[in-house]
Amino acid sequence: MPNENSHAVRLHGVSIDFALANGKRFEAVAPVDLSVGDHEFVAIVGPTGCGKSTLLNAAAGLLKPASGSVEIFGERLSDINRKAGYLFQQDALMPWKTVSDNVAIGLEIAGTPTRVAREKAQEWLVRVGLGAFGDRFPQMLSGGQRKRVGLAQVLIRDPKILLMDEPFGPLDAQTRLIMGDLLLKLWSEDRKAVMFVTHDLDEAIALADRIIIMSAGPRSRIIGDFPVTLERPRDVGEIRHDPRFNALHREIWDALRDQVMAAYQNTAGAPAA
Ligand SMILES: Nc1ncnc2c1ncn2[C@@H]1O[C@H](COP(=O)(O)OP(=O)(O)OP(=O)(O)O)[C@@H](O)[C@H]1O
Repeated sequence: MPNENSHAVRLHGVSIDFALANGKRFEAVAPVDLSVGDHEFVAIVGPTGCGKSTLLNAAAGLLKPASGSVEIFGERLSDINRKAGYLFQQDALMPWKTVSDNVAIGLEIAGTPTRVAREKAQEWLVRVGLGAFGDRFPQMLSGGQRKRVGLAQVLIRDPKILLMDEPFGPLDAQTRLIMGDLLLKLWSEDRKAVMFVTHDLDEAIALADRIIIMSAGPRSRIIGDFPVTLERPRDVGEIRHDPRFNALHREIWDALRDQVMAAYQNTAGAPAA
């Protein structure tokens, strides 16, 4: 757990609700306290619709909490979180720009001269294993290659915090493992604070320092906070065979199972609001 002075992200009594078309409000997330330490990799796991993305959006400054506050490195967030880079399930590549231009654009918008931005983009493409792909267009890439470009696109701006929302969700199982290894390799270089949303418990254990479990919504709460003490560096495929991995998986799944069932029951019937 981070100490008081080293929080990258701190959600303090944050609740989030949404206006519905019928005039009522839907209380998605009940007041939640959550801290992510600087250099800490935290995975957020919970049943479908429990509010994982909502919480991430609050940390990104994209959603204003109904109550409570969001602090980023000790400062109250009142706008977009400019210290964070955001990687979604769907990539944000512009089809009319080359891969290299897609990676360089974040720096160019921030005022970096085009030549320097392009050089840095090429460096990042090499780091994500796509050094020879800079002149291609995104639609010429596989799903995994597009994810690599997405990672380069975010990391080139050197954010202090990474907010990742099921970033490898659409990929096949083998490519997910490879992307997990790549993410850990890049993360280990400077250990940015990470909030990583996933519904995949195996992925969460393999990647994270800590796993936060959310209850089924509405008014979702944090119901578990599990440290992952498996040593690093980790091999995302191999670590799953470690008996400690399996023991932790069982322990967390015991906390999660009922919530997963509750989530299906909640969405099967009448509206919750
Ligand atoms: N703009 C919105 N208006 C109304 N309700 C919303 C809105 N956005 C999200 N919700 C509701 O808030 C709850 C939490 O949604 P959220 O997308 O955060 O869940 P999640 O845990 O990320 O789900 P999943 O794992 O399925 O992606 C859901 O019940 C969803 O229907």
